[in-house]
Amino acid sequence: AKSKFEYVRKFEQSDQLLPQCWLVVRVDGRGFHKFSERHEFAKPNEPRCIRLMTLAARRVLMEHRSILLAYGQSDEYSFVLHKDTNAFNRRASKLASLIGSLFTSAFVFNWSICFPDRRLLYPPAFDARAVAYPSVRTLRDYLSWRQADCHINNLYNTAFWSLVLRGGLSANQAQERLKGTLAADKNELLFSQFGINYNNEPEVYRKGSLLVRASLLDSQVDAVAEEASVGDNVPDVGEASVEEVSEIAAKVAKAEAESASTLLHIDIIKDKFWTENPRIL
Ligand SMILES: Nc1nc2c(ncn2[C@@H]2O[C@H](COP(=O)(O)OP(=O)(O)OP(=O)(O)O)[C@@H](O)[C@H]2O)c(=O)[nH]1
Ligand SMILES: [Mg+2]
Ligand SMILES: [Mg+2]
Repeated sequence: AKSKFEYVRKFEQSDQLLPQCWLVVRVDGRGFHKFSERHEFAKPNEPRCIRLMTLAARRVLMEHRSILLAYGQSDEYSFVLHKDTNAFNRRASKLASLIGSLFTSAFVFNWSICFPDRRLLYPPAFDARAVAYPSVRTLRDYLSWRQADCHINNLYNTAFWSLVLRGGLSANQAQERLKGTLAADKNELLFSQFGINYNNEPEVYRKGSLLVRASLLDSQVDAVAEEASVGDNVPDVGEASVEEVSEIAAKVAKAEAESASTLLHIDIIKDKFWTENPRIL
């Protein structure tokens, strides 16, 4: 009887991503403009949200070992998988939906750690897409594109919110003031009007966040101290015996070593980081 219906399987289309290409899954918060307003995020940058995004991304790296690195800024994170990975048969829908849903659930799961005094007002969602890049050059251009986006938006937002919050301008006036300005103009405006040297703004805001599998790093990097999130490698030991518990502990230690990721706020557009760490790509 079952076989009579099984032909419907043929309606499913293959969405296997091309072989020998670097795979990137990017998640992006749905309607985070509104989400940030409703949850009263600091402007232009909410450090607690950045921390939460990074906790969620670390959870994804822990779960999916074929991910080499992840780059995050604003309400997005990009996860890079090795070009030779066979994870989930390289199926785009599997990769995007698993990474997207794990990221989302980890974001919600860890909300109260990062926002202990702020209730989550409604369930957030993140879209996710999987894209194949055929060469190291195109992959690096992809990552450069996201970091350039971080830089441009952060410079604009820093200038915009300085004009509004400190300069007393309305949102419309601030927008008008910044219309047609170049990066150099915004730097100059920040310095002359607000005494802000943009280059001294925190790197986490200017450069975004890079999580790299620690075992792939060669250069001595200024890693940012890491924090654990709820449920990280914490097994349910229940009624386990002493032997069983120590066996579990050993497994956890091994899992932790393998999944360790290093958090960096650095330039990934220039060659320096990549040539100093040739084993990543
Ligand atoms: N105040 C504040 N807002 C933030 C922060 N991070 C992200 N946002 C908001 O999130 C938005 C993210 O941009 P987008 O992803 O392009 O826009 P979106 O509103 O999420 O819309 P879709 O992604 O198209 O669903 C920004 O425009 C900001 O409004 C933050 O740290 N502080
Ligand atoms: Mg968004
Ligand atoms: Mg976005």
